[in-house]
Amino acid sequence: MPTDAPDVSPYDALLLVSFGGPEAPEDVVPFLENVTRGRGIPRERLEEVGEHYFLFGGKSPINDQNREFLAGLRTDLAAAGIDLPVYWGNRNWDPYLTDTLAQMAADGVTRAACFVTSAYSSYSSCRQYRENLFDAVDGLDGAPRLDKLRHYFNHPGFVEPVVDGVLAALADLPEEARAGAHLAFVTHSIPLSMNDASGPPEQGGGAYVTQHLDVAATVVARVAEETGVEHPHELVYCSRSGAPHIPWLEPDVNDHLTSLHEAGAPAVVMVPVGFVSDHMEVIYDLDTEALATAEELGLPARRSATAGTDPRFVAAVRDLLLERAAVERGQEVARASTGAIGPMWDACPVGCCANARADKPTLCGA
Ligand SMILES: CC1=C(CCC(=O)O)c2cc3nc(cc4[nH]c(cc5[nH]c(cc1n2)c(C)c5CCC(=O)O)c(CCC(=O)O)c4C)C(CCC(=O)O)=C3C
Ligand SMILES: [Fe+2]
Repeated sequence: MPTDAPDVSPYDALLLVSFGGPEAPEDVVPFLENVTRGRGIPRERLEEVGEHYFLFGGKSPINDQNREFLAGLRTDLAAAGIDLPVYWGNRNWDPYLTDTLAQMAADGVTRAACFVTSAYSSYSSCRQYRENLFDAVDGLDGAPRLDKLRHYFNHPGFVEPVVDGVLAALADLPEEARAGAHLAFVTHSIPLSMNDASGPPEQGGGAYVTQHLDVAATVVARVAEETGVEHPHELVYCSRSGAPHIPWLEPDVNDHLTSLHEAGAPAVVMVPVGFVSDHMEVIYDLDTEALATAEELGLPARRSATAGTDPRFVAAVRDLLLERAAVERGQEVARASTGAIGPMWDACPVGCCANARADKPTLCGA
């Protein structure tokens, strides 16, 4: 190994932490049961979501996307002279985090940095993963110590591929509709109560929405730098679930398309900024359902690319790993970030993204 190889100590492994998805029709129901255990999702909603998976042969794209991301990570680390094993574990499907952690312990891993495929603060997108990490090491002999890498929604390696995706989608619109096109930033809806509880309690909550708005503003400004046009933009939501009487974040992307059309907007680009790759929500809720809505309305619409396996996004993981390794060695570090919020914390503050319904033990907190 070259002597100038970056120092990753104290880490001896990297762990990719993700959601998981079914890979065959017979996986769909057990997967949905894993996801919704104890979450109070109505039967009809589950049947409906099951149909989304069956429409794609019972296979979610998410696992293959993680396999590609892992391959990209291994190539990136090797090219930087970093010799570090990379593991992968999911919350809801094979390879399960519990099995991966057992393997890591068996391999003698002592301390791993964890990269979660979810960029924002909320119970579902952050704290629940911290509970999953706790559960995966609970009672495991020789379990490695785990550190979750900081939130990266405002890391340039995540934002720049999104900017390029928007530029490409705009360029693909009919020329006469381009300059007036709206940018509809889309993310997963969550219950209002979950948004209210997201982020550190002393910051008053609402971090999930605040963080998305910050990224949206950055992308709009970067697009304006490139094109000279500051496009009107909004933050809208997809994939609402739960019982109908419980309020979730709105507007729904389909309702938003209708409003835009009624208001005379010439075109729209849907920017799936809440998703790191083309998950089922993106290929069904946006590419299948919302694009059909736009078509019915006669509203020219495109869906821009997710960060996916863009080399800049892959390299951001290395950047976050080296940054955190230096922090853990007690060194000063430069922390890359865009927008108004600034670089996020390393360890989630006490009570961050608390779940009002259950107080479960977590890892990676202050
Ligand atoms: C904020 C958020 C993200 C983004 C952050 C992140 O990326 O992690 C996300 C990602 C994902 N959600 C996914 C799938 C599902 N989410 C569900 C249910 C829910 N999601 C919620 C929130 C989020 N979910 C919530 C509040 C629920 C209600 C139940 C509960 O309170 O926990 C259900 C049950 C059916 C339904 O209710 O819709 C399914 C099947 C997949 C896999 C997709 C694939 O297969 O490609 C991914 C990446
Ligand atoms: Fe979800």
